[in-house]
Amino acid sequence: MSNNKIDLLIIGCGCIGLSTGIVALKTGKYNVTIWAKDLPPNTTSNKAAALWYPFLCNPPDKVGRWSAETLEYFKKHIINDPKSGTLVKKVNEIFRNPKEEEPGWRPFISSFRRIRKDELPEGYVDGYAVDDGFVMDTDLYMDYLVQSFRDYGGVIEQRFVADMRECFVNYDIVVNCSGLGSRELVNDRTIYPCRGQIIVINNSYERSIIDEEDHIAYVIPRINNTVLGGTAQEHDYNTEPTKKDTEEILKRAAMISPNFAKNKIEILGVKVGLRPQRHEIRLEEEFCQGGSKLVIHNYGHGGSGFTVSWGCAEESVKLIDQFKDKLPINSISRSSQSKLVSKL
Ligand SMILES: Cc1cc2nc3c(=O)[nH]c(=O)nc-3n(C[C@H](O)[C@H](O)[C@H](O)COP(=O)(O)OP(=O)(O)OC[C@H]3O[C@@H](n4cnc5c(N)ncnc54)[C@H](O)[C@@H]3O)c2cc1C
Ligand SMILES: N[C@H](Cc1ccccc1)C(=O)O
Repeated sequence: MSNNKIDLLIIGCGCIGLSTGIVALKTGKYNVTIWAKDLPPNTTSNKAAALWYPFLCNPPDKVGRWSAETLEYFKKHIINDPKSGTLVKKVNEIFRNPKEEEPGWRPFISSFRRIRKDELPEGYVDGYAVDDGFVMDTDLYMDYLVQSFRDYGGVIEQRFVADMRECFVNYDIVVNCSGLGSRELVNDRTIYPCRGQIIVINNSYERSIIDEEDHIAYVIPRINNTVLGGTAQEHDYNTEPTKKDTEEILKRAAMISPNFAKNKIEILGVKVGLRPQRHEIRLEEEFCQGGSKLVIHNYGHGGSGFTVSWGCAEESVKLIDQFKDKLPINSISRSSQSKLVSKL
């Protein structure tokens, strides 16, 4: 299709790649193709809980800004669409000891407040509250992102990329949303897995409640079910659920939600995902092949990919707009130009 738009390649079809692709397509300036080894439901993103709440993600100021931008994007474009699988739910983080300090993202979230005493389960004395948080039934939401990406004209190809140079044959601008895959793809040895196990049960609860003081424990109600979590095992590549973790999660969930009784639930499923853990999110431009190719890296979102997804997507597209003009003018591949391959 020759529409003179700039051709963009995104590596990765998780929540980061899909959100970035949708934002780029909505500008009307780009044709967007995604190449991904695994497609939903077989991505880490599909194994998430998932709720809006920053966790295991840095740097605090940028995560705060991206989380706030994502909250706004959800309110404006997502939450009112019943197909999106999302709900507005109050989120509480609770503490067994008084907590003086506030979270690093607090200055960016105007609805943040301290918890009221009547909202605290027995044994807890302090907490945070965000009343306009959102939760999503992850598989429904991921399918919604795929459908939206395609509705905006995006193309998805299931394809493993062993070397970035494969991308440069036909594309001059590539966005790397490969998550943990960046460990090999761009040889970034600072990114590593942080294993998370969750249990999906049939009950529903009135709010999301989290305790992350010693071991993380959470109850996250969704549209069709509730997620109990979780674990955070660094450098653990085991993607199989373990009985020990399931027992631990049930025990901790009973602590934070007393009306939750193990014998009253039906376990619908147990999932494991490997969070793409990094000292901080890598969101930056890189010029390759002697300056003739532009790569935007957008990976390493740890336990907060959904929470910062739209803020990071918007920043990635801003970086493309900002740096694409530094490419040699005759090199930007557009759909109207014949592809290099066809000349070979
Ligand atoms: C148990 C659990 C609960 C979680 N709960 C939440 C939550 O409540 N809220 C929240 O915000 N976050 C949560 N997270 C974190 C969130 O899931 C991640 O931050 C997010 O999924 C990362 O998205 P991504 O698109 O970068 O990675 P992924 O979903 O892993 O996608 C990466 C994509 O890149 C592709 N890829 C990788 N390498 C290559 C290659 N060489 N060639 C081609 N394709 C490649 C993969 O196939 C995949 O399509 C949770 C995580 C876990 C494990
Ligand atoms: N972000 C989710 C759930 C969670 C939220 C807040 C604190 C701890 C965990 C996870 O990575 O498991």
